[in-house]
Amino acid sequence: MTVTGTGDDGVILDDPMRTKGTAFTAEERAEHGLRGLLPYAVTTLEDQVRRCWGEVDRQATDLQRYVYLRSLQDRNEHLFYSVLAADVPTALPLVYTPTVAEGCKRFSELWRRPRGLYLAWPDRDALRDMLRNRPHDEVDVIVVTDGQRILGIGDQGVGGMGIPVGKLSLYTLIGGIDPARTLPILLDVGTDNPDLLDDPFYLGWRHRRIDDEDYFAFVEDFVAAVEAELPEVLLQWEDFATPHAAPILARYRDRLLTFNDDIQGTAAVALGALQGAAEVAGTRLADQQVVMLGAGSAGIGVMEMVRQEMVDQGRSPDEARSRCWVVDVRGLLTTDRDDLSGDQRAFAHDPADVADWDVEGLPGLADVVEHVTVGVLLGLSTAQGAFTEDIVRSMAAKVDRPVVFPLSNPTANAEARPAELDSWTDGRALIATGSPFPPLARADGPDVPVAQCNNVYIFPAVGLAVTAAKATRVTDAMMRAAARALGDASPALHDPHAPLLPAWADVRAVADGIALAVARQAVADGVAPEASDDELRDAIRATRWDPAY
Ligand SMILES: NC(=O)C1=CN([C@@H]2O[C@H](COP(=O)(O)OP(=O)(O)OC[C@H]3O[C@@H](n4cnc5c(N)ncnc54)[C@H](OP(=O)(O)O)[C@@H]3O)[C@@H](O)[C@H]2O)C=CC1
Ligand SMILES: CC(=O)C(=O)O
Ligand SMILES: [Mg+2]
Repeated sequence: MTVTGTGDDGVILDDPMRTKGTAFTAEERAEHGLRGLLPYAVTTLEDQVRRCWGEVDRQATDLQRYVYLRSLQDRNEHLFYSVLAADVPTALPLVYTPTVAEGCKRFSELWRRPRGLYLAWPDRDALRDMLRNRPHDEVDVIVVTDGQRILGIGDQGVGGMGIPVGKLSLYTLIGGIDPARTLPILLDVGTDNPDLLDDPFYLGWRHRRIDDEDYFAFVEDFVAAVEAELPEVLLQWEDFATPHAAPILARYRDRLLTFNDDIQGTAAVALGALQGAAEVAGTRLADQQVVMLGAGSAGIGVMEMVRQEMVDQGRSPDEARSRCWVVDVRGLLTTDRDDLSGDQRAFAHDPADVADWDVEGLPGLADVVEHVTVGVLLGLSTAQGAFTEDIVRSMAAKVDRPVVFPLSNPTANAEARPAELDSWTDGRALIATGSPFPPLARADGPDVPVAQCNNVYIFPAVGLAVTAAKATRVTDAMMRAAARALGDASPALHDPHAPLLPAWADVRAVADGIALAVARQAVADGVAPEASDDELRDAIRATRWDPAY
């Protein structure tokens, strides 16, 4: 039933951006024709937040908590963000990884209300008309996915929409982007997930994914429609499969304000965490041998930024490359392989480098760790438990402070669990994970939180920066500036026992610092209008949306 009240503004109760629910004052109730439509008591936002957290706590499972919070978001956006802000560390795993993965898998079953835009291939002639149907005219940030590589759980088809919705809620919570100026988009080009194709409740276009020629033409039409309708918007590509992710980024990065979060955001957060780790380990990144398990777009994106950092620290490009080792499902990337993309080939080793290793076929991760003094081991492979006890002990036998980041999401896909890494290395490992894990227990002191090395430290701040600075492009230097600013905020720089990345409670202040660094770089790169630091700070402050009524 639609509540219409008697005043000219009576529908306000149903408008998630304007409603205050029971917090409407007596005067507001009279003004908006709401008298009698609400119970008599007038509550405060703080009362409502406490009541909602009570509801969250009473739910039996995290998936139910996710469903409750998503419903709250659709009902009252100010209250939703006030609830999240009241306890960011507890809220984050409920609206983001790992719970959002379950929300994506069960998207059709859990469907309640529409949010964002669903642009399906059969409607390809009407892309611009559909964009015009967006709920709010002005948009600062779009997050778009085609649902093909959702976290580490593969093709979720239309269910992938959970990710743009979740990411954009963090743009607001952390980056302060007005929720009415965000737009989640799902490009529905079919699904190759047989369970979804067989699911009678599946809400997407029930069809196999279209072929690449049609796919790239569809993406081009989508980008052209965005350019025509929203020429200044930030367009974030999220969770595209590796064969599409890098080509799309290459095609559009110099044409509009855009970036790929999995490639560039992940690289920036990893480099930021590595800055803290280098400080504690007392070694420069450029002096390390760095191994990446996983040669997808995320892994290669991280290694590209690692390589660039080594060059900035004084290594020649060839020296830097020789210190990077990338292993995929077949084994080490080597130049004699014929199954590598150009981006992967940039990290391939000459087979001569490993000729004396006495290994049958391609060396695997264990072989690399056995033959190389690995200082940094990173995982973006989706391979649960791939950092085995033997591998980690072998690495830790050769370095004082092994840096081990199992970064795959959600939790079940992590290459190792922090407690195991901690025990196998007698507490020497410097650890960061992609999804949240419990803190490490210490016999002689308080528990130590595990840093969550997730691109959520980066994308909201980048969105805040480009919106405030009116940037027209996202340059590599801007992403490097984000990484450095995050690294500079690492608690480990001041306390070797502290986590490598800032606490969630501080994440909004950290985002302001990252946003300033990124905005400054945008000005320096000539992709944003001239502005002083003070002007940029003012613009960042002015851009931040406040969830108070
Ligand atoms: N922490 C964070 O912020 C982020 C984490 N991620 C996570 O990174 C993971 C990967 O993402 P993405 O790069 O896009 O995905 P892809 O699926 O494209 O890449 C996975 C890579 O890992 C390789 N791989 C798979 N299984 C194994 C195995 N058993 N041993 C060795 N290598 C293996 C694959 O090889 P092959 O192609 O030959 O099968 C491929 O190179 C996901 O879990 C995602 O959630 C992503 C972005 C951000
Ligand atoms: C965090 C993220 O973007 C991913 O796992 O894909
Ligand atoms: Mg992602």
